Amino acid sequence: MFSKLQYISQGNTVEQQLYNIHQALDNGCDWIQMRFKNGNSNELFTLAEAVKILCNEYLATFIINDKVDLAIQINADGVHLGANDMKIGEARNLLGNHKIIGGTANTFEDIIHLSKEKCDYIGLGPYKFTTTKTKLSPIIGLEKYKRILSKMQEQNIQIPVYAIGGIEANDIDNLLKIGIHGIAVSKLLTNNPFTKELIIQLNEKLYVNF
Ligand SMILES: Cc1ncc(COP(=O)(O)OP(=O)(O)O)c(N)n1
Ligand SMILES: Cc1nc(C(=O)O)sc1CCOP(=O)(O)O
Ligand SMILES: [Mg+2]
Repeated sequence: MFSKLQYISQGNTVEQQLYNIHQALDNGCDWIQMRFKNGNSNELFTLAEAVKILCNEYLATFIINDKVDLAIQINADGVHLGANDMKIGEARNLLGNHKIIGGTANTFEDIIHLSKEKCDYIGLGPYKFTTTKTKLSPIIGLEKYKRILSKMQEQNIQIPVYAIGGIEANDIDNLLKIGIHGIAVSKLLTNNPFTKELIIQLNEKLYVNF
């Protein structure tokens, strides 16, 4: 079963990225998505090498946003791909069946497409407004999440869905009630002075029935 809490890294420099990722790992997060949108290829490689070592030490899952070639080079656990990235089928041919490929959805039609592409999990967002991602798709909100998740159930689509986009601790109970598998967060865990306590609180909520 995939971890229910995914930290999507932030930081404008390799140093900031590495610090934020190390903080998340050291405070109990066990799934890292390296997302370094303004890093050049050398910086991305340097960061990915260091994060791979850290994630091995912390026994954490390590996926890379967008960059399939880098994920192969570093032997990461997988990638996350959106509509403007490499097609999931092509990435699967390159990565094989034992790597994680996550896809992005904003509508139920996106979910149908991703289920045909056989991705391993879905990031459904944005749940709420967020400044972390510049080109946001239309905000979905709880009611539309509910409709999408119930349509998935009706059509027996069983891919784990992660809520993403402005997620906070007090969103979790409602999201779990409608069938979300987990959450993917960025700002919530970046530069938070109480990261350890917060991750304990998030995991207590996320794993409430386990
Ligand atoms: C878990 C998760 N869900 C959605 C996204 C967004 O991916 P994408 O649409 O490719 O946008 P960028 O992150 O590349 O700006 C994600 N990264 N992770
Ligand atoms: C990377 C990303 N993708 C989104 C989508 O809606 O596809 S929202 C988002 C940013 C999530 O960061 P925060 O937890 O700080 O809002
Ligand atoms: Mg992307």
